Amino acid sequence: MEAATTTPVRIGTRGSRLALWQAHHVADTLRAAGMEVEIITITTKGDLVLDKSLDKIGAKGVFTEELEESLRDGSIDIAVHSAKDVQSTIPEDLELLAFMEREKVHDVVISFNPLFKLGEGKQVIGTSSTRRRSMLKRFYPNVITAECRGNLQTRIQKLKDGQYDAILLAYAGVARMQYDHMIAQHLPLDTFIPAAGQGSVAIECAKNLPLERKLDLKLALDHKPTHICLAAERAYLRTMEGGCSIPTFALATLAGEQVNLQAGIISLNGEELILETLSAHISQAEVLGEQLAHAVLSRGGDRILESIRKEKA
Ligand SMILES: NCc1[nH]cc(CCC(=O)O)c1CC(=O)O
Repeated sequence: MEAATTTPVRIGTRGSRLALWQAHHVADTLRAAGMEVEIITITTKGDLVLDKSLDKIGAKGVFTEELEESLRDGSIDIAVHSAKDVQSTIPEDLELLAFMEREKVHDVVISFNPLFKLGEGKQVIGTSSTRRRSMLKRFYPNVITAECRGNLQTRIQKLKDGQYDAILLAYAGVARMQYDHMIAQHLPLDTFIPAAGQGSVAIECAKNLPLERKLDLKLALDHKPTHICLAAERAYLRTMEGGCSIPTFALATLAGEQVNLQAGIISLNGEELILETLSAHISQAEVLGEQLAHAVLSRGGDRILESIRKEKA
């Protein structure tokens, strides 16, 4: 028998700059663990449909579907996603194998005016997120929000073109794209609570990927503390039946053997906000997320969800 040659890990990714940064981050990490890698770029619906708001494209997983198809047909071994963009329930034949160590989780204000401060005077703020739009309406009722879609460079180009005074983005993407110098303001985590999964990179594979390969990949890529936090946040999202079009938010943090979860929902006009906090042992992270969702729903979250669904229908 010939000596076994290790076949390279084929890493599937979208082609945006942030997606490629993430794929190269995975590639570097795997190479450091002694594996060979190959990056395969795949275009998704979310990359092509740029003229519609995300919540109006409708289909769940606009950034993930094509990658998942390639996992199934075996043309890639793993798919790399921003964890935030992965649907709360993934298809039966696939699994989330690893979550890489999280970047800082907060949102930032990006402007060409370094002195820009939210709430001073008449301002037009670009965002494509219903969560950020609702929170702006609540905490800065005088700002005017405007739709801002596209990948990070596209959004920054629109800002440069003068369509907005500033835009809201996740710090993680901004730092990874080296736009830090344009940060005018860091938004506090107690008001602008991030979306579930923000700042982490998720690794998805087919369940039938050979077990040995799965274990090698998981060992190299998975960051246990991040994985626990994401398990809680994603269980919350799943129980809320959220998806990216619903302004829910969730942030888990660890304190020793304990996971603390803060999560809630905000109405589209920003007037109603429900926020709950619960803690549990790290072995109960998913149950914690589910419990917290039930608490939010029973305290009026169900009404907010229903009115959002009606408004969008
Ligand atoms: N929905 C787009 C998206 N997906 C992940 C990030 C940022 C990076 C991250 O959270 O990992 C962004 C852009 C943004 O929200 O500013």
